[in-house]
Amino acid sequence: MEIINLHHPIDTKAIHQGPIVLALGFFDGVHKGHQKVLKAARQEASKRNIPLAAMTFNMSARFMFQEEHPKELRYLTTLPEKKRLMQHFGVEILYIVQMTSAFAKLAPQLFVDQYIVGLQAKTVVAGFDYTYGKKDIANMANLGDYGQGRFHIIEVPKVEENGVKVGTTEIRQTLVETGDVATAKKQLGYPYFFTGIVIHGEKRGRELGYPTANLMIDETNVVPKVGVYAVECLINGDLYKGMASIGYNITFGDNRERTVEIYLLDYSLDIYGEEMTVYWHKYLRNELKFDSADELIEQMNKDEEMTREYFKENSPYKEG
Ligand SMILES: Cc1cc2nc3c(=O)[nH]c(=O)nc-3n(C[C@H](O)[C@H](O)[C@H](O)COP(=O)(O)O)c2cc1C
Ligand SMILES: Nc1ncnc2c1ncn2[C@@H]1O[C@H](COP(=O)(O)OP(=O)(O)O)[C@@H](O)[C@H]1O
Repeated sequence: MEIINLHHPIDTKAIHQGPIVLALGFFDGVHKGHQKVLKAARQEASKRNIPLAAMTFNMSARFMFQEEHPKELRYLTTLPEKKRLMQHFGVEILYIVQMTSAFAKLAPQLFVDQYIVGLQAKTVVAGFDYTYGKKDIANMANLGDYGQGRFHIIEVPKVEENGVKVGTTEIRQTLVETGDVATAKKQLGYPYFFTGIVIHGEKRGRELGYPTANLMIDETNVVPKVGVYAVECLINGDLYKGMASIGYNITFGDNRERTVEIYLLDYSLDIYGEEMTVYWHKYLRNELKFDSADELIEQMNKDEEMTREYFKENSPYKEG
């Protein structure tokens, strides 16, 4: 996949030369709705025998319109993760537009002229609710008027799961942030994941009989609710099963920092400094405050049983 960063106004020498099919969206999460857009776009690209390009942005437009401070923005996928997923779903050219005032203020007609016609899109594919400026004027219903016959439009209808629209906000707020990672997996079409680096913790885990890899993660990642989860972890190309704890280690004192830590089943190597991708499969329980380390250990034994049971009954990639 070729990645082309665009800054407004675009340098026409830096773009792909030749006709393309262009999929439009912010694509945070690359969920089942996004996947349907990409699938329709891929089919169109094969039919026309031209490359499939997608356009996304380096940041959500929400901070441009001061709806949210950039520090508060959380994403299901960071840019590197989004790139991996877009490549996986068949995108050949990924345009990443830098979200600047100059770009965000573009009138719809100029966006269409410069970023659709200007990129030589022969067909544009987007979801039914895609907007490229103010909702009431820059929507799919008006795209044809701005296009004036210069490209075809494929509008992908709403994708629903159990009667609810599959959407980034829904997956983030009502699923991942409430701990319901199992339903998030259904809506994403893959288990929610993020990547971090294994750092040193307080060295207590090994004394408890459960050494944990403490993760330093990108602060823009959506983090599941505090609790214990069945997870899978990718380390250096190998996948391991494990149980994760997101919490404040409340058994060992108050006002501690939140940690994301993982105990890997049947594993005993030193992995400090390794990059680890955690796939969140199932919420097991809330974090509890125990009166002694022994009681915590007893609970962790049960967690381990539950985790092994979960993976025995659920082949992780069966769904989605
Ligand atoms: C599966 C699992 C469940 C956990 N559950 C709890 C819990 O309920 N309450 C708690 O205070 N800490 C819990 N922890 C966190 C432990 O307190 C923590 O892993 C331990 O203190 C080691 O910390 P360290 O990695 O900094 O050495 C859990 C950890 C794991 C791996
Ligand atoms: N089964 C395992 N799961 C996770 N980490 C393990 C495992 N076995 C060994 N380790 C190693 O032990 C370290 C965790 O030990 P721990 O006493 O919890 O120290 P820390 O507080 O630094 O995390 C991990 O970072 C990793 O290098």
